[in-house]
Amino acid sequence: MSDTAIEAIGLGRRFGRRGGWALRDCAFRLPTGRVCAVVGPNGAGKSTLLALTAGLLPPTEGRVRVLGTGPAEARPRVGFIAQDKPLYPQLTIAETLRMGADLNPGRWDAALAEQVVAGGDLDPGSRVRTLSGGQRTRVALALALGKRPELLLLDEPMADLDPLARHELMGTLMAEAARHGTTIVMSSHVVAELEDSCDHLLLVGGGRIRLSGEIDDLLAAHVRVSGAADSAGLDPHTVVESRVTGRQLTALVRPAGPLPADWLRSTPSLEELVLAHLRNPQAPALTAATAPAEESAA
Ligand SMILES: Nc1ncnc2c1ncn2[C@@H]1O[C@H](COP(=O)(O)OP(=O)(O)OP(=O)(O)O)[C@@H](O)[C@H]1O
Repeated sequence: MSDTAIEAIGLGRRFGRRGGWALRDCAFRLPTGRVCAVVGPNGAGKSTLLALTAGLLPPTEGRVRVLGTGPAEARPRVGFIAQDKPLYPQLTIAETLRMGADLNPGRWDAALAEQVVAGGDLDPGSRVRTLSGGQRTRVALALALGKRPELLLLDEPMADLDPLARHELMGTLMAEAARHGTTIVMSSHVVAELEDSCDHLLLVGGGRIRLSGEIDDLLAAHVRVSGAADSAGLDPHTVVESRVTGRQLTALVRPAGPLPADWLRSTPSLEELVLAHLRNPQAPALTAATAPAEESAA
């Protein structure tokens, strides 16, 4: 069995001959068993990356390997919930789950799927078209989890859930990840919500991978510093963001060696790290596919 859930090599996708690149030159590796956050601004390429991984879109260039094989071959072992949570509106919830069982013979976990639905106090006889957006998300998650996937790809799964449902379903996802070693990849705009549950990060910006790797490693590679603006230059270090207020300089850097001894330093939070990279799209990328010495300004 492969220990790599997703590996992208020079992966790119453009829409239409004259269209721009939605995603370009992506290289990263996600080991199995991780809970990975995919973050980035609107239009960054997150949904495109998830759809390529799910095998719903062919790449224009490069390739993506999923669970050691191609996306199409991996599909029976992958659960995918697209941003618009497509379901059959005319089916009842019970019929939807029966369809899940029929489509996944030998894999289907009826108890888990029913438990996810029951958590929302939903009547299994209700038609999908009568459900609210959040209730539909719950049914989509029941369908995806019931499949007992090895890899679960979720495009903004929590966006229309109320805080209680969000908390409960995030708990269910984490329990599944812990119990079965399921790899979970989820995109979100709410970084603070991912900080406690995710251990891996993919930051997508302008169709490129800006950061990828274990969150602990990415945080450890960055330092927030402050000191006298004229005390020493930031020159040897990779500067993600810097600001001078009066005579005080604050910056988020990836140190390339010792920092001035009189500078205050602290480890940034995940949200600070992500926001600093989003505010400064020209900051050099740092990905698990590139050693620190090979950092690219791409
Ligand atoms: N079917 C399509 N046809 C043409 N362009 C597309 C299509 N799908 C996506 N794009 C373009 O590709 C780029 C990336 O879109 P994508 O949906 O992957 O971004 P995203 O990061 O998921 O955005 P959001 O956070 O708003 O959901 C955007 O510029 C978008 O306009």
